[in-house]
Amino acid sequence: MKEIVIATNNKGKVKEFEQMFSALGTRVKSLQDFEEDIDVEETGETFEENALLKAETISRKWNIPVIADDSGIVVDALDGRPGVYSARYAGEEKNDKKNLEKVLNELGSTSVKDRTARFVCVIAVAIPGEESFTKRGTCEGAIALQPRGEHGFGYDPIFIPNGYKRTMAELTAEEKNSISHRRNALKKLEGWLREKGE
Ligand SMILES: O=c1nc[nH]c2c1ncn2[C@H]1C[C@H](O)[C@@H](COP(=O)(O)OP(=O)(O)OP(=O)(O)O)O1
Ligand SMILES: [Mg+2]
Repeated sequence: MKEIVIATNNKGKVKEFEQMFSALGTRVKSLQDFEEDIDVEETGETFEENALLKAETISRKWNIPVIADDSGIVVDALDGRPGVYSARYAGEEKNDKKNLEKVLNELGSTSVKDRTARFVCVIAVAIPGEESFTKRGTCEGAIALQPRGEHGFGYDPIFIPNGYKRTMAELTAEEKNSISHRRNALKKLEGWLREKGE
């Protein structure tokens, strides 16, 4: 596939998809590349519902194939929060720094062994005239005691992937893209992408 539209306004996601899709020879377009200001309301209760909502809304609107990513961080000691509410955890203004500080505050002095968490990414595919579907990828890890690192976006500064001492924000883009929830969801799409060919 030469080009794919991703129904997202998140520049961090776009950058990662660009990097991962470039290896497949596919150019990426996002909602930022279109004149119109579009923000699909995420009224679903699961990553799957919200990913489908975003992909299908844009696919129907322009009658083109679209993928969407709904993702977030699930913290065991917080009963799975922030989960699907990750982007607006500290308020509707969607502030990454406030969001991760809220998680750190809620965890307080919870010991390292009880700070297990995972990133979840669900990618939805919507194609005119075809049944939509989703693929889910995860990345297991733990919440750091303090934010560290400048790379990536969102909750990366407080997430330590299993097998690493560094936070996700201290990894290079290549390192993150080789282990991330987004990579793991995209891997499950590779068969479909190949099938779609040129
Ligand atoms: O790799 C990641 N590294 C760090 N944080 C991440 C990651 N992946 C998702 N996240 C966080 C960011 C945001 O707080 C939420 C996604 O929310 P989500 O609604 O899917 O995205 P969004 O509103 O930013 O953009 P959009 O809906 O237009 O795709 O999870
Ligand atoms: Mg969103």
